[in-house]
Amino acid sequence: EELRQNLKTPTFDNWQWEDAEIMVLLQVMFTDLDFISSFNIEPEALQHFLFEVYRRYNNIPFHNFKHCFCVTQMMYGLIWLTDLRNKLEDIDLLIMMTSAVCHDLDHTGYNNAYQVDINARTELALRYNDISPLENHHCAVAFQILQRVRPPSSASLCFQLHLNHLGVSWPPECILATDMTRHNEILNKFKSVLPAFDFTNKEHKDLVRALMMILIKVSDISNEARPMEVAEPWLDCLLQEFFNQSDVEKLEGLPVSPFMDRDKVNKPSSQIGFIRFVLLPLFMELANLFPLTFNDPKGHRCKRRRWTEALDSKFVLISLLGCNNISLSASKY
Ligand SMILES: Nc1nc2c(ncn2[C@@H]2O[C@@H]3COP(=O)(O)O[C@H]3[C@H]2O)c(=O)[nH]1
Ligand SMILES: [Zn+2]
Repeated sequence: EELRQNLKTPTFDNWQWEDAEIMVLLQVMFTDLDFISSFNIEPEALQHFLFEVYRRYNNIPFHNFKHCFCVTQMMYGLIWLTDLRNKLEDIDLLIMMTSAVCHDLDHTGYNNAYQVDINARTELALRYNDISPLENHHCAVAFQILQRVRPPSSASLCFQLHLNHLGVSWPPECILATDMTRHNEILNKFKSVLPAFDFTNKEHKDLVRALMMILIKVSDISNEARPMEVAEPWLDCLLQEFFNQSDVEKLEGLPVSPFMDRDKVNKPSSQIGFIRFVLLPLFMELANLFPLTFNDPKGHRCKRRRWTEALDSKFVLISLLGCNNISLSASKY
């Protein structure tokens, strides 16, 4: 029971769990949101689906099955934190959770900038005409999996049938929204619909879609909103994947993104701008919609200057998520 409750909070520590256990935790989340009963999904079908998802994440430093879990778990935490069960329809929650699970399927560890025509010209970039090649591929793999997942008895519907039946365009919208080149477009759309937001108005489908996109984006880049001991190893994984890519780019004579170059990047330089200018503005917009508690972070200033701003932002983030019980060891930096 304690674990069940813990799973609903953004402080959850993924590093304590093996992949097989993570699969069970994913199942618990889907079950505790009542998807099994609301959509008449057989537990075996869910299990089968999650196993296929697990098989289609690659063994790479960052965009792996554990990242898929963290994004899904943050989405799950946000659903509870913002009481979305009483605000959105079950089908919207199912779409959000399924999108989170599928959002980086078969990621190869090389970002879109590497894939596209002016750089490595990969098969994915050719297939998708340079338009969000990775995210389009994650969607395509998600569809393959969903088509193959058949419940043992034909009596209950599988996910895809449900989603088609309900006329929902899934999964493209939420998964495609995770392409960071669309960050400003999606954030601005959300800002523009915010004043008109009304959860009680069921006609407001496009507003809900804008919110769903923001929620998956927040979840996708939320590692730094987690406790230090969870967030730090994730940063190591991310940098390892960045450095792998830039090493290959150097070998192939391709342009190298400065933020991936092991000769130019260090941890503070990588995080300060990201937290301040990408992560925090996204969370702040969400806080405009939900009455998340906000504590003044000033009392926690850390001594070393380079990290001060990043850590202030981090305290704001953690306050927003209500994780004030975390003791951040700023002195480590
Ligand atoms: N610098 C930095 N970038 C991040 C962090 N978390 C996510 N990102 C970036 O945000 C991107 C989100 O989409 P991707 O998964 O393609 O790749 C991710 C990373 O490039 C982080 O903690 N620090
Ligand atoms: Zn991701």
